[in-house]
Amino acid sequence: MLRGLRQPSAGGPASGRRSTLCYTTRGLRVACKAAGAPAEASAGALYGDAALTHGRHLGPIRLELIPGKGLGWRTTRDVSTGELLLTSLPLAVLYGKSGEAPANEELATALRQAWPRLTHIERRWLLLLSDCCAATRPKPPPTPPPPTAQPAQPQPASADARAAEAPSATSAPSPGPAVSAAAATGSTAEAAAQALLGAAGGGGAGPSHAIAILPPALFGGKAGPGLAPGAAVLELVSRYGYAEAREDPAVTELLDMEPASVLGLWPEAALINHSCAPNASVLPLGGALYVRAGRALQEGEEVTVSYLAAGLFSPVAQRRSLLRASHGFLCACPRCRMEQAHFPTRRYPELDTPAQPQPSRAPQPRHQPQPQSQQGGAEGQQAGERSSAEASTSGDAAAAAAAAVDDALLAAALLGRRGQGPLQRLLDAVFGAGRFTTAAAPDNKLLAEVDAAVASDLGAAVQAVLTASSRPRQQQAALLERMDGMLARVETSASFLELPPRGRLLVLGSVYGLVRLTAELAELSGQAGPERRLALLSLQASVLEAVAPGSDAHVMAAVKAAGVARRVHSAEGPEARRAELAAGLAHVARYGRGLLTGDGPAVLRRMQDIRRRLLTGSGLASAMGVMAWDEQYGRKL
Ligand SMILES: C[S@@+](CC[C@H](N)C(=O)[O-])C[C@H]1O[C@@H](n2cnc3c(N)ncnc32)[C@H](O)[C@@H]1O
Repeated sequence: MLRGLRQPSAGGPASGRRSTLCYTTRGLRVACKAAGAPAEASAGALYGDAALTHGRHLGPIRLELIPGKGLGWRTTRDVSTGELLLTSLPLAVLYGKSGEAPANEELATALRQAWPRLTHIERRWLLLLSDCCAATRPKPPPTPPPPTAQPAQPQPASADARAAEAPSATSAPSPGPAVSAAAATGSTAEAAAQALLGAAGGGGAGPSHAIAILPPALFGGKAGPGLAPGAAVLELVSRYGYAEAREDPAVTELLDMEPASVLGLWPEAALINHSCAPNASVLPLGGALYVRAGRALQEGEEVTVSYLAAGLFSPVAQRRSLLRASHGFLCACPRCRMEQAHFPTRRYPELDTPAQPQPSRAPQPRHQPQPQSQQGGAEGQQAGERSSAEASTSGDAAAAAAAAVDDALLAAALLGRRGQGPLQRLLDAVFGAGRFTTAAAPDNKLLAEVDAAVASDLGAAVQAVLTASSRPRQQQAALLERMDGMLARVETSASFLELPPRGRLLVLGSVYGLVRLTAELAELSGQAGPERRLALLSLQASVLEAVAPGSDAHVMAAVKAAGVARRVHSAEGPEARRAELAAGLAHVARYGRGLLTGDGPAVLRRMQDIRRRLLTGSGLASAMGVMAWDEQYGRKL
């Protein structure tokens, strides 16, 4: 049962796990109070920078055409870490079981149901988004000419078709400039988006236009050009939906809520483009979506987020494959280009040719790692041979990962401890979110090799630790040595050494499983000295700061490093202070500068405490540490 923020306001739908949200601050205040936190202060610290801001808000950003990507946001001035870039309210949002986001089809239905309650401006947003979709939709294949010769008729383009479908009671309003431009230009993404942007700026058609045009086209179940009946709204959700498999655990605990998964359509945030080294963090909270600068930004910089979850920590080929499958584009972000340039074994001819619209993408929510087995099949015709080759490789990887999980579960079952606390947490920590599954990355051999080794070795290592209780310490030490050796191979590779420091961190982010595991094992085995242990934990936090600034993982790693620094060095010493500062900055990147002023510091301390406790209970090291403790004190598993 969900509490707190998801309490519906009066007149809203009955509370339930999967209902559209009625937006309210009441639940938040009540929850803060129940949690013993000063309600307005906590809410203010988490929501905004100075005061409780709870509505649509556009910060120092403006919508622009980004070459090759359609619309996107750029900053209008220099921005500091943690500054609020935008706050978006959902057109529709659904909550589900933690770890299992609701399906796109459910959100499409929710959007249909929400339609009558949407404001004019929200309907305008839907119009904008639906025309962006239409502009990049592949044209249906040309139909052969009919047997009897007819004078050629101009084909109705998307907007005209919609206008034709509008109910006659609306006197068939003429399409506004945005729509007609999209239709008239042969639907190149840039031209259509340029026209739409002009209309969105205020000079376009009045609201009645959107109201008249949208319902029949989007919600009436009629076929659009190149679309099956009813597919338009699903396409919209697939392209613009935002999903989070699990809400921020520290926030949910602070506000006394059960964490849930979330899937929604937040229109302003929907226009943020992807990068594999994003500069903004996204936080769904109380029905709103908060986007903050994850690091300092310069004026004119494009605001980017990550569409990948765990896949963000894979080598370039795997990231590209995931993005092509889920969003149909070839990522050419600076991290991908840099990694490709420094670890080249294969050319990417696609980079030299203009991006083509992708046919028949499987609708998938954003930000959700897709099961490996789905990736190859969703690539579409354009990927051709690559698609089938990747399908089989990813199938193998999925099978290998599944086998590793089975092995570990079998070991756990043999020991009669399946499903119990630390053991289950260990399995979750190791295999959770598919972090260690991998597909071969043929263009990047070193990284792919390391990534694959982590994936396969890990299964064996975990099994060994679980089953051979007689000499776990030696096994842990041997495993650590192997992991350290692999890390050293990456760190001493010639191409790695040519990179600037941030570039090196980004590459390490592509073998993040190795970095994390090495840090965990160093902590556990006691074979590495305190300095090395701390260095590995700090490296883990720095890698996350470079790859995913302001993410939950970044904050968790920074808090962990700070805790160990305090234990290893004097709490007042420079090492501990540096680590505390990094942890504080990670919080600011995620929750904003409000944590540093007013009552914010008290909230920050509480969040740090919550995170430390969460780390104690769930990390691989602590789970394995429990077993080591068991052995040391004669309690056999
Ligand atoms: C959620 S939308 C973002 C807004 C989009 N630019 C638009 O105008 O509708 C996602 C789509 O934007 C484009 N896109 C986002 N990030 C991109 C990137 N890094 N490179 C190329 N295209 C990108 C792709 O077409 C993708 O399917």
